[in-house]
Amino acid sequence: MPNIFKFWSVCWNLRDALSSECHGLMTETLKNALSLYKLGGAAGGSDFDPKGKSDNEIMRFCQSFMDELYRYLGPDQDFPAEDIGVGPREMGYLFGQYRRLSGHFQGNFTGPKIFWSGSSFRTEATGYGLVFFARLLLAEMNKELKGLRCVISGSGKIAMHVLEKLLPCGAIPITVSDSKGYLLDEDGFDYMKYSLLRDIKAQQKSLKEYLKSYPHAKYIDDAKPWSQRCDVAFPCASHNEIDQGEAVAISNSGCRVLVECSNMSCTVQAVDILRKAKVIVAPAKATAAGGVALGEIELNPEFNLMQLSVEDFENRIQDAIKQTYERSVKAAQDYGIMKESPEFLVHGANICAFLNIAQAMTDQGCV
Ligand SMILES: NC(=O)c1ccc[n+]([C@@H]2O[C@H](COP(=O)([O-])OP(=O)(O)OC[C@H]3O[C@@H](n4cnc5c(N)ncnc54)[C@H](O)[C@@H]3O)[C@@H](O)[C@H]2O)c1
Repeated sequence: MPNIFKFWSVCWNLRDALSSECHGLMTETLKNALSLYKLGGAAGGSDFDPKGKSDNEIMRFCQSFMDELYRYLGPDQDFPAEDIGVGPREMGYLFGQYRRLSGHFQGNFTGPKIFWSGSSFRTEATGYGLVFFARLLLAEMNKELKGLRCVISGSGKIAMHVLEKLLPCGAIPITVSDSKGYLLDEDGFDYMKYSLLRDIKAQQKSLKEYLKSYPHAKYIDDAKPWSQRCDVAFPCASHNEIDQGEAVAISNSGCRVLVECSNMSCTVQAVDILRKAKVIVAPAKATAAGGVALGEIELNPEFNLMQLSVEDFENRIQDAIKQTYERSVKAAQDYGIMKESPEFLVHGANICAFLNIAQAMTDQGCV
């Protein structure tokens, strides 16, 4: 049951949060309410564009941001997490300034390195969870990821961990993208290629660098990957990245399952087109439960994160994903929406989360 007095500032977009803040806030609230945990929801960010900024400029921006935000953080208050444009480096600067201003080490920050707060598994949690979710959904259809062509958008924290986790499942990820276009490798990425992509991203180079080592691949400028033939799509770049035209392209690509990660990846019109084309949409508020689960683990003062192995983390995330999936399915069925409907997860997740919030508010005398 969500505790409405505790909020989780998860959607911390240094780039485009302001344009989507209301949607982001609502999505975070519903996402957390759908989980098993007592987190509320909050979203925040700024229109600061980190592109081309020096490390010092980014540090100073984070410090200024925290000058205002620190009042709302601390034990039993909001706790911020990584999101688009915000990774371990930014979380480190934010945490340092919070500590300087508050004069203590208490409070929770997700993402920072394990030696000073948070969990070292933070950046993996959401991306791995998406793949676990896809696996569950496909199992219901008597399918497995093995051999399926997967199209991924984005090449940031989430996209790269989705790609990484698809490999041991035997899936064939064929694209990643950035704001300038997308990279297509028809043979699929393998561990070697994944490692190269990680190096390219770590050095902040263009995805086109990949073509120097694998000239058979293509980089398509000013385009998104949705027209590529695929079985499963993983939008992991930005909100509303799939509009009507792109939904039509996905429907024609052979795609049967779309697993959202970016909050509200699809516009309302796009969801309608995908429904008519019988593409099953798994909404981000359900699929991103891995990050929520890790947040709850990080919040627990009794929890000694250093004693958890990677397997322990993965098991907990798989468990959270399974429960979120089952709660969504049950809510959909309770309201007469059967699994055969391509939108059963969209409706089930919304119904379940909404009822949880309504119940908590009623119980606590807030309405
Ligand atoms: N990080 C998390 O814990 C988390 C949790 C839940 C949801 N999300 C959502 O997942 C998405 C990706 O988050 P992230 O943490 O990987 O961010 P990130 O900043 O690490 O990566 C974002 C990626 O999107 C690409 N991108 C940005 N704008 C684009 C555009 N207009 N067109 C195409 N590509 C574009 C960037 O090149 C980059 O590869 C975001 O929508 C975020 O809100 C993130």
